[in-house]
Amino acid sequence: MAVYTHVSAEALSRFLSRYNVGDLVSAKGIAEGVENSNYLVDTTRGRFILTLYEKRVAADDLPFFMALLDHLATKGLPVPPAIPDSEGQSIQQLEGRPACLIRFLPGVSLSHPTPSQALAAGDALGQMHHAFADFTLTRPNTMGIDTWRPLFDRCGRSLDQIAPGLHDTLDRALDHVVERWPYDTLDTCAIHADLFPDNVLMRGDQVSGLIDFYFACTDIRVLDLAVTHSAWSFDATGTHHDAAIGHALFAGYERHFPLSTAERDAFPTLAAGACLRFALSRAWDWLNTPADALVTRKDPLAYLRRLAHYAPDLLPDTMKHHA
Ligand SMILES: Nc1ncnc2c1ncn2[C@@H]1O[C@H](COP(=O)(O)OP(=O)(O)OP(=O)(O)O)[C@@H](O)[C@H]1O
Ligand SMILES: N[C@@H](CCO)C(=O)O
Repeated sequence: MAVYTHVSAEALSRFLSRYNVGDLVSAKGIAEGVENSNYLVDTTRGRFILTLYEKRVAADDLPFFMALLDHLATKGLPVPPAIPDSEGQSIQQLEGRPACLIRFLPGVSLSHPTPSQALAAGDALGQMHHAFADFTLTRPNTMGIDTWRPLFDRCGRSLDQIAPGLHDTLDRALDHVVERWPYDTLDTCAIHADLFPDNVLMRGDQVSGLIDFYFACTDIRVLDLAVTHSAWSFDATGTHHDAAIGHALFAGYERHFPLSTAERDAFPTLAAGACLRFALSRAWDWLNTPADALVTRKDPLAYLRRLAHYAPDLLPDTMKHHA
């Protein structure tokens, strides 16, 4: 359960009194997620999400995320804007953390998407990139390629506590990806950068919500498809690749943006980079999650196994049994 910051009923009632949303009825910590603290809040007027921003979300970036959500909402995408209080402020402080009250969107996040649902997700990703064509704000990717080596160095030899040999394997993989990265050659735009199945709410085969934009940034457009592909087209352990899901994601996305030859050629490198990003952030969390946090850590090796799919020659025999 991702609840790093505990909010008392009294503090929450005081917080809600700034808004025109009725009185607190109940609040529950939300089980999913690893980044922020999320509560499902019911009031006498409806249902809301309360998010307290933790570790990787900088308060200074919140205006960018809120502008981006407003932009997408104006274009008709199903994203949840933050609700302004009675003085028009949507970014607040609660229990010492930046916090927002967010519109609750209907739908369920999927554990096992079908190809039809992956087609709809790929289509929604393409619509989102179209909507960003006239979004003028920019934000560097704080989990982008330039950050992976420093994060790897901070994890250091402790990586081998997760799996023997992991340090050297990730070291080689970083060199491999950095050497091949398509710097400055492919189209860039605002990207979601974390469009996992749990960040797409669905009703049947329809996308009813796109959430969790707190890694959104400006980077290579097709990197977003690579992140999504690496998250959607494997089982949770990263062991089994489901090609039908991957094809459906591409088909949905290419309704909007057919990939150029250069983008197709770069795709395995972008996807291997996506695997490194999540292997490293998960490894860091694995080694550093506070003992009292109510959070289920995510397995870094599930991304090592995906890496083996996109860059099969990269893993030495000693790591193969993890892949
Ligand atoms: N606006 C919303 N409407 C409905 N449910 C939501 C909304 N925002 C969040 N949720 C629910 O809360 C869960 C956790 O939210 P979120 O993915 O933003 O957390 P996180 O810690 O940032 O997660 P992650 O590990 O994916 O980065 C979601 O999987 C979803 O079930
Ligand atoms: N979606 C990410 C968490 C965000 O860093 C993961 O599953 O590792």
